[in-house]
Parts: sequence; C-alpha cells; structure tokens
Amino acid sequence: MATVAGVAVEPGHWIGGERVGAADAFEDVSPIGERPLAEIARGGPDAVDAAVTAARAAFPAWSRTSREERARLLHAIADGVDKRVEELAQVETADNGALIRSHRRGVMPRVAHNFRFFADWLLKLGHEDFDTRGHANHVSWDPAGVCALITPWNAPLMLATWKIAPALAAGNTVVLKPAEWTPLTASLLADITAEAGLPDGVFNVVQGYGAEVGGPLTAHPDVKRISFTGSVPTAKAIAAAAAPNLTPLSLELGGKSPLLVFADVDLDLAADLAVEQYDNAGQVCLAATRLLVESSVVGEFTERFLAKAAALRQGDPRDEATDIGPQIHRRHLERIDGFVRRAKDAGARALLGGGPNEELGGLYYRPTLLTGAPDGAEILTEEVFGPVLTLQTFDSEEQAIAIANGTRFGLAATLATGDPERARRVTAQLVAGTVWVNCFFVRDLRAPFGGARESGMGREGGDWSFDFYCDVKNTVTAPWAR
Ligand SMILES: NC(=O)c1ccc[n+]([C@@H]2O[C@H](COP(=O)([O-])OP(=O)(O)OC[C@H]3O[C@@H](n4cnc5c(N)ncnc54)[C@H](O)[C@@H]3O)[C@@H](O)[C@H]2O)c1
Ligand SMILES: O=C/C=C/C=C(\O)C(=O)O
Repeated sequence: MATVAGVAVEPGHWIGGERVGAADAFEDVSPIGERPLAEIARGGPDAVDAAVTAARAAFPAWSRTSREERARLLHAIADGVDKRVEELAQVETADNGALIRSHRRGVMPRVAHNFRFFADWLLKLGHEDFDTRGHANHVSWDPAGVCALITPWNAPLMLATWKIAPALAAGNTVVLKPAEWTPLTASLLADITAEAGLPDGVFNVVQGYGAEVGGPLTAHPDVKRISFTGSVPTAKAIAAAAAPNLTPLSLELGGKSPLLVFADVDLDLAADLAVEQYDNAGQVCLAATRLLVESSVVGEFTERFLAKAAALRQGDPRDEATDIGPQIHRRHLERIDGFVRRAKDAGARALLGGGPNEELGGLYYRPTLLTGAPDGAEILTEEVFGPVLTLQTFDSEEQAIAIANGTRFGLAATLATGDPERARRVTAQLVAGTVWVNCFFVRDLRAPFGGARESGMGREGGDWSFDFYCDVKNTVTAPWAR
C-alpha cells in the first residue's frame, strides 16, 4: 500500500475483484518536485491474460443484468466518486501535476457525470421502430464483450471514465490500462467500483508500460472492442495489433487545432480564448495551439494577448491561485523544449516565454508564443502538447481556412468572429471533429466527440458511444408473427 497526499493507494492490478501483485514494479514519480510517489505493479502478458479471462468470465451475467440494475450500479459508482472528490483531486494532482482547483471543481465532478450521463442515456436508448411492407424493424444494442480501454496521462481519470462508463452501461466488461505516468486514480476507481457493488471481473485494471501491457491487450483474441486515447504513433501500433482479429477500434488522438481570429470580433474575447489554450500547461488534445489572426488586427490582438498572459501565475498546482503547473515528466519537458529550440533555429521568435522557467526550476515551462516560423516548419504542423502557441496571420477568409486545414490533424477548431454568417461559411469548410464559435471546451456528452484525419477514428458520446460499444442489431419480424 502506498500513501499519496494522505490517501491510501493500492499499487497492484485489479483483476476479478482482487488485488494482484506483480514480480516486477515501476516507479511512479510526481511532476511536483519529481519525487517518487509509489512502486506500481508492472504488468505483462500474464496479467493481461488473467484480466481478459476474468472479464470474459464476468461478461455473461453482466450482459444479462437489466438496464435498470446496470444504471443503478453506475450511479452508485458516481456517488462514490462524489464522496471522494477531494481525495481523487489530491491524488490526481500529485500524479499528473494538473491544477487542484480544476480537479476539485471541474474534472472530478465530470468523472461522476460520466457515469451518471451514460447510466441515464442507457435507460433512454432506443430507436423509433419502423415498418417495411408490414414487417416490423426493431433496432437493439447488444453488448459486445470484453472492452480494452487504453488511456493517456493528461486527464487520467476523466478520460478513462469517459470510456468505462458507456462500456459498462452497454453491458460489456472492461480491462483498463492507464498511462504509466499516472496510474493512481485508476486504482482508486477500482476501490470505488467494489464499494458500489459492481460484480467481480466486470471492471479490471492492469498497470504497466505501453508496449508490455497494451501490446498483448490489443492483440488478445478475446477482446471485442478497443478504445484508445493517446498519440498517433501508438494508435498505429494498436491498429496493427488489432488487425489480425479485426477488433473494432475507437481512436481519439492528437491535434494541432487552430484558433481563427477575424478582425470583426471583440479582440478581448479573442485574446481570452487564446490565453485559455495554456490550460493544463498546454497538455490538452483539443488545444487551439495555432493562433491565426487577420493581419489588420494582429498588433492589437498581440498586445491584449500578452497583457492577459502576463497575469498568469505559474507554480505549484496544489495552490488554488496557480494558473499553470508543471509539465508531466522531464522527458516531456525536454521534448517540448526541443520543438521550441528547433523552431527558433528555423527563424521563429518568442514574443512570450520560449524556454523552461529557470526561477521555478523543476518541470515548469514558460507559457510561450512563437511568431515568424517559416511555412511548413515543424512547429506549425506537429503536436507539441505543451504551453507553446504559434502566431500566424491571414488576409482573407480563404487563406484562413487553407492554413487552418493545412495539417494532417482535424480534432477541433475555434473561431472568433462577430459575424454569424461568416461563422457558418467558415465552419462548413473546416476539417474538424468539433468546432467552437466564440467559445472553447464547451462539452456536452450527448454530442459526438472525435477527430478527422489523423486525429482519430470514430466518435464517442451519446448514441455514438453505444453504437461503438455494442453489436447493433436490427430484427425484422414478418406481419403474421407480430
Ligand atoms: N483526442 C482525444 O480525446 C485526446 C485526449 C487526450 C490526449 N490525447 C492525445 O494523447 C497524447 C498524449 O498522451 P500520451 O503521451 O499518454 O500518449 P501515448 O500514445 O504515448 O500513450 C497513451 C496510452 O497508450 C499506451 N501505449 C503505449 N504504447 C502502446 C502500445 N504499443 N500498445 C498499446 N498501448 C500502448 C500508454 O501506455 C498509455 O496508456 C497526445 O497526442 C494527445 O493529443 C487525445
Ligand atoms: O485532452 C483532451 C481532452 C479531451 C476531452 C474529452 O475527451 C472530453 O471532454 O470528453
């Protein structure tokens, strides 16, 4: 047992309703001060096989459990999360360095909401029956089996439960593999599911490294669905592992999303939207990291942006007053800095930041704005996943759209414009899974969520989640049998 932020956290896997240790362990390190937090079980093919076997054994009974009972249990899990918001927030902040205030007031309540939403959606799930020459069509959503869920470190419990909740609601059983940099809240969630009375084997967690656990899990023939959130290269490895079994995949991947600022907008609003992109120290898949600003207002926009950015407080994420915490890991900080250095070598200038925060030391990287990168430069096309924004200008709507669509990604796009007609015109031409107009990160779980191009495959949210996690069946009944 490890104690993190005063909370007891089990370091083992969670398989078939029991804690399972491992011969080997890996060290989980906090981004705050880079101190060791816990020794966590390091899984491999055996742990994966045990978890899939447990999930498979639990599937028949769980899949036959009534919708009402499944929904009741998901609400009980949400109650358990609600009761432990403070503990979960403390542990998640220690583990991934994101702001305690976001965890307390945004993220952990959203974790509970993930369970409540999909429980309630399950009870409403249905389709208008329709008639074909007197034959009745009836659509049903049958559980698919064991779901492998693989998640990243930037919003560990939120992104895991966004998959766990619909997978369980649909009547499936789950094997979760959390990111090795943030294993802790998945372990706490296992305790919560047990307290809520979820039957053994319905939810399982295997801890460990990507290739060692994710590899055998995604290649396992008894896994019937794989839902993955993470990077494009890992998604390609997963797609290859899943191919021999033709296991259906849902992929939520990276982005290089634009924020288009038109001269007709209130520039204070535009600058607020731009500064918001430093949230979570820039480690947000949806972040609009490319600021595309109409040339005629770029001077004024930049001035307002820099004034607002100057007010951001960087520091310990456990302090409620902090706006920007540390990056997740030294390797990640160095990767971010590599992007910035190469951008400068290619001709970019930093209007803000441009390197690690030397005063604070540790894993703090200064919020950065780069301008003057040449067309096609890596910094304008590759995902940095840090507090690094770029500034480009445009002179026409057509040019803005061309730049916005000019990467291999298509996760999200944000528009700042005072002209609703323009918003409609531009939105229609943007390649993106989500477009926000004069707002950012307004999420509704009824909405489809996912990315175009290399930002993903498939959509989750509302009916889309059930479509993915189920074998959707159409039953056609002859007139005489009705
Ligand atoms: N679209 C979205 O919803 C969304 C949300 C958050 C993050 N992301 C993306 O995630 C990335 C950052 O997360 P990351 O660095 O943890 O991503 P990552 O791809 O390195 O790791 C994600 C998960 O995959 C596992 N993994 C690694 N190799 C594997 C393999 N061969 N087989 C199976 N699993 C394997 C990791 O252990 C981890 O649990 C960014 O690209 C970001 O944009 C996307
Ligand atoms: O960093 C990526 C954040 C993704 C957000 C969601 O998946 C969500 O809000 O459901």
